[in-house]
Amino acid sequence: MNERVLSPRNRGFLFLDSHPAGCERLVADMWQACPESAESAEPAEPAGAPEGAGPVALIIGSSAGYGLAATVAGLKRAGIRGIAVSFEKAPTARRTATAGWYRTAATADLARSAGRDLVFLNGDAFSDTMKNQVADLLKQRFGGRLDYLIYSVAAPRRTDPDTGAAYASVLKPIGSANRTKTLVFDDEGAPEVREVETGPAEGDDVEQTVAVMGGADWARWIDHLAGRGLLGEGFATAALSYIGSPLTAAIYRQGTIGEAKTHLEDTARTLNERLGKTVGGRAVTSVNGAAVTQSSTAIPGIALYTGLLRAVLGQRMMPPVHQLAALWDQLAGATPLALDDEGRVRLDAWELSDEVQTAVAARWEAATTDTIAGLADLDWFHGEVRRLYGFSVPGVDYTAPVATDIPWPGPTL
Ligand SMILES: NC(=O)c1ccc[n+]([C@@H]2O[C@H](COP(=O)([O-])OP(=O)(O)OC[C@H]3O[C@@H](n4cnc5c(N)ncnc54)[C@H](O)[C@@H]3O)[C@@H](O)[C@H]2O)c1
Repeated sequence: MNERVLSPRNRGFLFLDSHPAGCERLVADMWQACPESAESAEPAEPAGAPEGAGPVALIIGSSAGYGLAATVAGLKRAGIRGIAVSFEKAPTARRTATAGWYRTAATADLARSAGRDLVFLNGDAFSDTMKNQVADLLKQRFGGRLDYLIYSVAAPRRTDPDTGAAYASVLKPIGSANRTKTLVFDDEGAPEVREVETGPAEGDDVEQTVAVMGGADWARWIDHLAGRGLLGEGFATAALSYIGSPLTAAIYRQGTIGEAKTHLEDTARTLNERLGKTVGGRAVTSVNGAAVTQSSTAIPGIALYTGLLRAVLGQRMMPPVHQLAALWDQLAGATPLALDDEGRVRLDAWELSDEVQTAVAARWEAATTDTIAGLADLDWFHGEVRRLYGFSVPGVDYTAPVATDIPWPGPTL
């Protein structure tokens, strides 16, 4: 066993190593934080499933952020079994595994303790190889019937299996350049508020971003599984989306990534119609609130925005696992499906209320390097970034050596 004492080494918001014990503890804490299912929210057994086995779910993007929350809440709240897919790097002699690798190992332990058969696959969800592997597993191990699919992939690149074309997503405004305030930390961890300018999308930037983060791959999954006859009666699917604040609109919702989200939401409407007709099923997008994740910290201005949001909301900032518990309740029919005018589940009301946005905007306006400590919850934000890699987790002894060569819990593609 390769045992080492690990301390954080980072460049900005990117860390070189991940801490296995910290990652394990975070997943356990997430499990604890997920509300138990209410009496009325007991998972309904799908017709034809072995008694007590639970509905069969496929979670894509299960090792981090909202997909991890979907997996944990799905296990605890909706009693799911099934397959969880993510794309993580194995440990090597010199480097630890990625944090998602360790979180996956911890999630597998939780699933086992809960008596749920959850298979974890590591590989490219955009590939047809992965789609075939999932379909085969559903057939062989889960009775050939899928009840739920949660799509929560955030990726910088995608290769289209039909054409072999490789696409790269970019985070750019559309039309004109965007200047935004942004929050950075220097090597000593001191905060700095800077202005950064991002030039507008050029050439095929929008098409490339839509090809990666829009609905094409989600639809391909549904078509693939439908083609193999694996969608159960009443099958329901949700893909994660974001709207966010007017403060970040130029770079997010009105930018290249916003175009991809609009495409994802359009895809939901098309899929919903098709699934309604074929299996009495439904497809929705779930619009969630801001959370500190590896993907979100890459967006200019989001770090500052999230730090200010937390200072305004404190404990009212709704953790991803609470939001996903609410999503499972709606998908499973334990609570009514509440859709907005555009057919989206909205779990972001706590973030987007006028009261909250007005307060965040006032702080944003006042934010400078000198004032930021009094305006944003910097301790929390800095801690959240470190916790993405398993550091700064309360209750973990960081002076103790830890084994880093933890195996993946199941087959690797
Ligand atoms: N973070 C936010 O503030 C926020 C808010 C609302 C909605 N969302 C949405 O939630 C979704 C997930 O974002 P996140 O912030 O949780 O991201 P994240 O970076 O925390 O997690 C991304 C997940 O995708 C997986 N992944 C990446 N490329 C893959 C590939 N090729 N094949 C298989 N798995 C792959 C990763 O392994 C990981 O499990 C996105 O659609 C995002 O827009 C995020």
